Amino acid sequence: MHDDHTTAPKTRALRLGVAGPVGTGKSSVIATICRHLRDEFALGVITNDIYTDEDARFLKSAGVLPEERIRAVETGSCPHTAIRDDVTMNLMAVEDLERDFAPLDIVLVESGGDNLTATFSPALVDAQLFVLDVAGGGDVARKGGPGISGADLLVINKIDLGPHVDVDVDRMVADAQKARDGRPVLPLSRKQADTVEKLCDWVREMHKTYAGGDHVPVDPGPMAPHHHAHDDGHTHRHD
Ligand SMILES: Nc1nc2c(ncn2[C@@H]2O[C@H](COP(=O)(O)OP(=O)(O)OP(=O)(O)O)[C@@H](O)[C@H]2O)c(=O)[nH]1
Repeated sequence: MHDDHTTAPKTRALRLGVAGPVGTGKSSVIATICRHLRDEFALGVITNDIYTDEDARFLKSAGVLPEERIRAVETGSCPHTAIRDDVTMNLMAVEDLERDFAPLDIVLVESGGDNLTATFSPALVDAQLFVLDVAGGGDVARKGGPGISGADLLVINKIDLGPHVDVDVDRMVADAQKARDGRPVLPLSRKQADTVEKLCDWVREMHKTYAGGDHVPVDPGPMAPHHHAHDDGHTHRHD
């Protein structure tokens, strides 16, 4: 038996968020999904950067989708503000993209690189991936936080680099699984085709569940209280 709001087949695109710390490979994960699934699904991408459209330019230059299907939101503020606290800019960008290229199957929304506390609001995305990488250290998965413990999929990226940074990938994956109460963990390297195929299978399955009206969005939870220091010396807090 389903909740009323999940029984109807979905007519708009699945909105899939990709969040995680700076440089873990969010753009690369999106590029990989686009390259492998663009013939199966009608795709669009929204990127979030603080001051630039760098991520959108990277994806456009990689040629993973027609350029006009990749749009940048320049948040001008902490990235998590625009994906969690006030999602208006992003929501408008997603809706514009869906209208201009209707019907889209999946819109990928890339968060600006932030820290371990940034997750998407369920008001913006239907499901979300959180991306860590082995180069950030094997102990990061143990540190927890809403993205690590509550995202629909936790990706441990760049596993090809494990031996070069002295990280035991199996141990890191086991630590992540412990933090996630049975939610899936995917070790990934864009250089290892079997891992890429598992990522694509997860996206396919999520789209199928969503389109059938059976997906229940989960909020990974609010971020922990923290503060930011700015160049001009002032700080601000998020509680
Ligand atoms: N060895 C290896 N490098 C990777 C892999 N995936 C991504 N990278 C590299 O990691 C670096 C960062 O990747 P991006 O995709 O730009 O990371 P990001 O999280 O989007 O970065 P920000 O948007 O700046 O937060 C790039 O130099 C990529 O080439 C991988 O599977 N293996």
